[in-house]
Amino acid sequence: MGNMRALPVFGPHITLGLVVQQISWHKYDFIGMLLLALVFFACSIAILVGAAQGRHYSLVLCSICSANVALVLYAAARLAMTMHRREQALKGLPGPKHPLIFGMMMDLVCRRDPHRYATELAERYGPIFKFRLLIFHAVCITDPVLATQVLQSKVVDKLRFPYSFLDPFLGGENMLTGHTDPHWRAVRKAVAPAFSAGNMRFALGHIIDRSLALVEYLRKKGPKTVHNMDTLLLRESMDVIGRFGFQREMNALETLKTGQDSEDAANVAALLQSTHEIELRTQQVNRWFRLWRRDVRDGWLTLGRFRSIVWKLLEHIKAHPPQKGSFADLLLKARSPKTGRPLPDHLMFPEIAALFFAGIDTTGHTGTFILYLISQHPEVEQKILAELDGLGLLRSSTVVKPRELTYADLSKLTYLNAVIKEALRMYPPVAIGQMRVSYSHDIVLGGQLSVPAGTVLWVPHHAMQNVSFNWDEPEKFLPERWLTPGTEYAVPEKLPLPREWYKGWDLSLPTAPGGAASGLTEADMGDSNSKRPKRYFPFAEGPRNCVGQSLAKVSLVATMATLLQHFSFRLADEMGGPEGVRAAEQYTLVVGLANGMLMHAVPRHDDRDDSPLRANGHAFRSSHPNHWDAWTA
Ligand code: HEM
Repeated sequence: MGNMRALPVFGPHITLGLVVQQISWHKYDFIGMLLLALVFFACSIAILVGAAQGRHYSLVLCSICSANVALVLYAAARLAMTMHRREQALKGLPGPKHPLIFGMMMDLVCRRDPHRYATELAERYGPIFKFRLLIFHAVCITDPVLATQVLQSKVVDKLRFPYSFLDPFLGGENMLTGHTDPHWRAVRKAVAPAFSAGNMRFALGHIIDRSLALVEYLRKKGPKTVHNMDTLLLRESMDVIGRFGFQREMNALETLKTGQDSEDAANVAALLQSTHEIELRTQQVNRWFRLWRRDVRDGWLTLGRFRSIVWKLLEHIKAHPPQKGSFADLLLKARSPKTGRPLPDHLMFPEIAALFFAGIDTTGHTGTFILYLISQHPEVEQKILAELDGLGLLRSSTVVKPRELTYADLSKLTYLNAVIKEALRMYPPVAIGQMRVSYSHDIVLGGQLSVPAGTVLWVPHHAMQNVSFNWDEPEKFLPERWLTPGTEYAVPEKLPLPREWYKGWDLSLPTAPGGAASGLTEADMGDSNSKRPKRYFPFAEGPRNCVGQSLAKVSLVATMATLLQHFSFRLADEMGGPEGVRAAEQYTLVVGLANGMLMHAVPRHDDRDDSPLRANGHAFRSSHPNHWDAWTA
């Protein structure tokens, strides 16, 4: 890919490299190869029939055609046998009936909310049911024990096919989309320390600084202005990841002030748009070549600009040694397991692209849903305010200038943490969850059901966290449920399958030290490594869980606390109330809303006279010159 950059440039940000990469998209490779094989097979049959009717063809051609027909018949027979074996193995399981050719594919692709469809199916068919996607047999698992078993298993891997659609945009396989292989292991091991608790203290300064920039913007605009809070929170996440990961200003919030004419503004717009463009291209197979349409041409430009932003970031971190222990620093030091040498540019590029891709939308959309849920539950808002007040973080009759949030406060904000967990239960960004597969071994689920190798094992997050056999009153927003320690673990008496499926699991009621009741715990900052079955994993579970979860959690608590210190958020009439929000909900690559979340930010107090929380504000360069070394030491 590095050499692709040297290929001619067709216009701003569109290079031949980009064009080649988009056209040789895995999806087209796959469909193209299938079509070619079919054409070849049809020609072979025609030639052999012609030869049988006495037409003259050379012996070599006839031999090739015979070999081709024999090979295709052999492959078809093997496929039929494999499918039959899977069919037999799963025949005891319930499951929906679906069209012969596509299976459940069209239902999943055509619905705007496939995550809710999975939840409906789990309610109807239970904690383990079968279905088919084209020729692939699949098992959908929402039983906590079996789901935890699958996600923690070292034998299963990611089903690469759906992720392969992202690779052309992200510049190739990366930590998010790649197989669980030695390359993934090497990169993950190298960069994971960037998200350590020590580094989170450093990140907090940036998060507060960016949240306060957002506060300032909202305050200037006044309560009557309708804001798309989704876009604003995406901008904040972008700024935080740019600074935290690469010590680079993305200026996503600054460009709101400076206007849309600068290079920075165009870059920010491209970053915000690129995920949308990727979503559109994964949905509309023919989108990439319809260049007569303006929006398609704009999409090409967006993707080209996205790539050029990532290249510039890569060049920046190579030219200016990054902060010790930062993501950029650790990525530069990572070694390829094949060569033992540092990763070449074309392998670093996708990791940088993936970090932005995986971090911005997930965190931004979650913040949006949290604000929405709070806006619909004034009693919850009151409890959050009381908690902030109790810590001296709210301006009141006794506290004129509330202090700035500190790292120690994060774990004391018990109720706010409960609100965030409940929002992540109801709206997990990666709502469709995980598709896993064991390529070589049969898997025995719960010691009872042998699932043949190659069968897709699907653990849908939204369904896991919202079906009635796992949760009481799942449709209700009840942060209080998180005040009981160990709420993320399965409740033994609720487990839906017969007991023999659960042999060998620790089903005792957890007595988590501190538990959820103490706010952000150490377990919250990373994988708890518990052997207990879980019914809640918005950040996934097992070896492929979210590497950036500690940053996401600190970001959400700090941003929400800072915003709620200053404003009460009200849903704008334009959204059409909760029904309108529900109607606009959609799953593309993560859960979001068709046109964002329109809200008013109503100030809690008249603070025209001063800017109370900026008193100790964190200016990026001036206040933090040595923080990184201090916290990573
Ligand atoms: C609320 C916020 C977030 C949620 C709910 C979330 C959730 C997830 C989930 C469910 C996965 C597994 C995805 C899959 O296998 O398909 C994942 C993976 C990942 N996430 Fe996050 N994420 C969040 C924020 C972040 C942030 C802030 C970053 C980094 C800046 C990040 C970086 C990653 C990466 C690199 C992976 C791939 C990890 C691997 O496979 O080794 N995420 N995330």
